[in-house]
Amino acid sequence: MASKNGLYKASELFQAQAHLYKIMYSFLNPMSVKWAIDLQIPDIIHNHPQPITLSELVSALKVPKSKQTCVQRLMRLLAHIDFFAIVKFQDNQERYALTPTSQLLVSGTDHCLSSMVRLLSTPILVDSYNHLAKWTSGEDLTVVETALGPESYWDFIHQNSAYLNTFNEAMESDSHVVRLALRDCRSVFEGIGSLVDVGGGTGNTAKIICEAFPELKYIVLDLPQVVSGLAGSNNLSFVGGNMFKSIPQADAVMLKVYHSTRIMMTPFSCLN
Ligand SMILES: C[S@@+](CC[C@H](N)C(=O)[O-])C[C@H]1O[C@@H](n2cnc3c(N)ncnc32)[C@H](O)[C@@H]1O
Repeated sequence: MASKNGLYKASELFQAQAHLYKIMYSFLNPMSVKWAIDLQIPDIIHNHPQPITLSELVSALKVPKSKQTCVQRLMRLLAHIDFFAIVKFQDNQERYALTPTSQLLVSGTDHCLSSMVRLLSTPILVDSYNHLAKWTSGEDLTVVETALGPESYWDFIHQNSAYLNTFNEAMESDSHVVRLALRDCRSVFEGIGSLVDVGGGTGNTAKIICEAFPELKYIVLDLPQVVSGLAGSNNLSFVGGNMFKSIPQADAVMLKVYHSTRIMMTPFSCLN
């Protein structure tokens, strides 16, 4: 039977309803990754001598009996999105193993990105996506600024020490991954005399690149309140300023930032 507007059959609309709800509930994917990190599941699997069965996991987590099926559902969902892998040994029991993605969330490694997941799931960032329509109608503000009101995200961060810690830890962990990039992509930096890292924060990425390229003159440009008091070194210097007004001159510009729709949309007219 066709629907009232004649376009689709009732069965198609019924399927569409399931599709729509699947889309609406897809926020559970990142929330489940955070849930797994909060329960330290990647660490538990990593420290287990072989891929872990559900009952071994449940006993390691010490969850009440009434919540055991929730752990099972969590693990199945995370396996479904390739965050964990399901493997079977000869006993035919399902076991959970790490994939490269969940390996990135094992604590204590030089590529652990758990703090990045924590930052990206903070209510302030997640809630800002409720303001996309309002942001589209405005001129200047970023999505987060639209959500926060006149206060900028950077002012907010620097007035909230707990949030600042979360932010700094996330940026530091993300910068560590640069070491992996340097292993395979050294040639990107070879032959460059000077580089300005725009929005380079407290210099986490800078220190890694300066160590690998001691001849490179590296300038970190960031907001004055971020770089004030930071000590440079032989080849590293910190400059306080506003990237939208002026950027120090250098052979190359690096931009490693997130959530900066305004930055992406800004023609860098201030670059020489
Ligand atoms: C997402 S963080 C990235 C930090 C660093 N690139 C990293 O990867 O660790 C963005 C940085 O841009 C800086 N920033 C924001 N607005 C700026 C502006 N107008 N001028 C200079 N830096 C700015 C922030 O203070 C913050 O340190």
